[in-house]
Amino acid sequence: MSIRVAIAGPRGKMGAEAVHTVMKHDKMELVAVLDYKEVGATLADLPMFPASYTVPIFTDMHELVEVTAPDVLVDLTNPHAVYKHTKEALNLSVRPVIGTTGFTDAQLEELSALAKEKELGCIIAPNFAIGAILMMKFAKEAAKYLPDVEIIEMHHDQKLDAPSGTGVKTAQMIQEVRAQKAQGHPEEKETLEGARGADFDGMRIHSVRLPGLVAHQQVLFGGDGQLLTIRHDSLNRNSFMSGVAFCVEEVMKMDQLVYGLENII
Ligand SMILES: NC(=O)C1=CN([C@@H]2O[C@H](COP(=O)(O)OP(=O)(O)OC[C@H]3O[C@@H](n4cnc5c(N)ncnc54)[C@H](OP(=O)(O)O)[C@@H]3O)[C@@H](O)[C@H]2O)C=CC1
Ligand SMILES: O=C(O)C1=N[C@H](C(=O)O)C[C@H](O)C1
Repeated sequence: MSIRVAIAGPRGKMGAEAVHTVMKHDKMELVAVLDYKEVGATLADLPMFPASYTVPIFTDMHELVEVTAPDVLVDLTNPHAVYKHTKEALNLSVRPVIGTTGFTDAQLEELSALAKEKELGCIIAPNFAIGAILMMKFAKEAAKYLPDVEIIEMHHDQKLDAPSGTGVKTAQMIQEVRAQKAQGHPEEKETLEGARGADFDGMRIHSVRLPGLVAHQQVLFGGDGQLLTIRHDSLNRNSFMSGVAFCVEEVMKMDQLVYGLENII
């Protein structure tokens, strides 16, 4: 039996790519998409999709679920919409697979409790690319030995959240193994605010936004007379799609929320 999938954010860079991925997948059926404005009756009305994509577009999650009964909601929208979508999906017994970034810790905790109460799988994946997951795992390992760390994440200039979800997740994973320490000179002073980046438990995260970039991150470790750099580059959005498909299949087997693909690969 096919997994019935709905996608929120189908006109976006990631959403459109995910639409093609699910349409092509032999174990999935794209039953609906969710937009927030009236853009057409089906995907075939949108210029970026072929006429054969007669998948209905909804602007209301309750109606979408009532009419098309999806098993999974894939959300690729923005930090303002995603929390509401995830909560609504869980309350309607639809399993969320969330790629959208920008959750607060409190939101993650609340959604985790809700998924547990509903005994529903839910995956919140700050990064779907296997190379990025490996970068984070390798960075966590390196931090055991080299606790002086700076994260430099680099993205296209249309990105709404900073630091990136991947940058935050990397810092959280490193925090699990790194003895807390403030980096740099104890008396260092910024003569221009923000020059030293964001402070995450003493580690620094720097966000670069430029046209031409897609999604890139390097984690720099400094030690006596040596520097280790772990770097990952997503060169296009196809890099995320095998992760999206993997999560849609995995979430059907789960009964709780998982934050980060490193916990299930
Ligand atoms: N986990 C991962 O591996 C990855 C995650 N991301 C994350 O995915 C998200 C989307 O990224 P990207 O595709 O580049 O962004 P885009 O801005 O290209 O796409 C977002 C889309 O969502 C639409 N949208 C906004 N609000 C709603 C809503 N309430 N309901 C339905 N649709 C809505 C937007 O419409 P409009 O333009 O009209 O506002 C837009 O079409 C971001 O949070 C990004 O960080 C990105 C890449 C990989
Ligand atoms: O907005 C993006 O493009 C990306 N967002 C995710 C993030 O915030 O980490 C994943 C990837 O870096 C691309």
